[in-house]
Amino acid sequence: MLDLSAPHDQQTAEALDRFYDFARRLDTHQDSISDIKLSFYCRELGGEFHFISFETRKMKNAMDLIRVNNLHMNIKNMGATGGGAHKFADVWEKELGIGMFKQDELDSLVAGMQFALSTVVGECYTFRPKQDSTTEQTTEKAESANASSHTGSGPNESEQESRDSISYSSAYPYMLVTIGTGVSVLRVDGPRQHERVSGSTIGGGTFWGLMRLLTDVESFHDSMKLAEKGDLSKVDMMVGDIYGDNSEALEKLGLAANIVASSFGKLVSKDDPSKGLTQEDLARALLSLVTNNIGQVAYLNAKLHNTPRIYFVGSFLRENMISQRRLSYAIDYWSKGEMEALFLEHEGYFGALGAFLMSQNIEKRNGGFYQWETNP
Ligand SMILES: Nc1ncnc2c1ncn2[C@@H]1O[C@H](COP(=O)(O)OP(=O)(O)O)[C@@H](O)[C@H]1O
Ligand SMILES: CC(C)(COP(=O)(O)O)[C@@H](O)C(=O)NCCC(=O)O
Repeated sequence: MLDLSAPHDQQTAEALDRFYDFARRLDTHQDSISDIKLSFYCRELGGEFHFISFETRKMKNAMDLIRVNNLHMNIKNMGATGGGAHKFADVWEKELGIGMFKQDELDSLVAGMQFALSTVVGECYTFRPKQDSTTEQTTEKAESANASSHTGSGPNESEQESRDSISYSSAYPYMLVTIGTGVSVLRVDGPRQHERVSGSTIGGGTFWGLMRLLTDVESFHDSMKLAEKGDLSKVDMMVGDIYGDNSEALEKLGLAANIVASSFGKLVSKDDPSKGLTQEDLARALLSLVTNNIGQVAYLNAKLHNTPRIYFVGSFLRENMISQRRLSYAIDYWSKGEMEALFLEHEGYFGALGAFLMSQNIEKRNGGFYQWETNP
């Protein structure tokens, strides 16, 4: 078994000092996000994991930051995955002297996710209908109220859900939906058995790209803050806008008046489509459009592959309670309670985590972690 708790040589100790010094100051760096609350210690590996992210478009700034803080010293190779592991391999080698051990994107994703699920207590959570006012909630009371309002076809405030940590179930198969720039849908059949069965071009990049076009927000975090305050019924055509209050016809159609009939459809019928709209409303409607589409792709694939559990991961879900709650509600609603949407604390980091583990040949066997002798 890998023993990182063994005494370090001086070079390693100095490299660690540099890293911790850097990590302490990182909060103040505008181009990166240091997810301090996601750090965890792995007893079996004898070391701590820390998570820092940069947008790909800021790669040059990331490399400069690594160089000026001397973080690249003593690092010859690094596990890497995704398109960037191919696109940026040469420049990393040239500028930082670090070689990329390229790992397959989906293998890394599944390996990282399974490692976190079996190592980090409280990694997985779901949303359940709130039982009564005394029901213990783990977190997000405030988000719950915000995320539930104005959703059109989602839960409303009187139907609040509670966010509950749940223990990891190792039952296969399950669906894994990763929402990064685009969306990939995987069917996972075992620890090393998975297949990409579907995908969608309408993903986190669609939301973030259109937000940059339609509003003046400068960060994804600010997009979420805007969306929380928006009213999508000013942008989306609701079923009731088309049918009026004809409850008999709606009953026959099987749709409620307050659900969305067409995302952004209300703008067609206005002389000036932008009149009376705020950036908040646009943010909310855009978030709903992308989320609903992903939910449908996920649900239909889960139905096709007969997998009652759907794990949703990827950075699009970061601090994004609106989409998480909406996906939970939609999967439960469409499947009539037969399927469950599950979420993970380290949602955006599984590819990176898995690439590290795979590049070090670290694998879980018989309840412990092992590092195999040779690197690939
Ligand atoms: N701080 C952030 N900056 C930019 N995008 C973010 C941020 N946090 C979350 N996102 C969302 O995450 C998406 C990228 O997800 P990620 O999992 O990093 O994708 P990829 O696998 O393509 O690198 C963005 O398109 C955006 O919707
Ligand atoms: C090409 C990708 C696997 C890249 O992954 P990402 O960087 O988006 O996480 C992903 O964007 C994707 O699956 N897009 C959808 C392609 C499609 O199914 O049509």
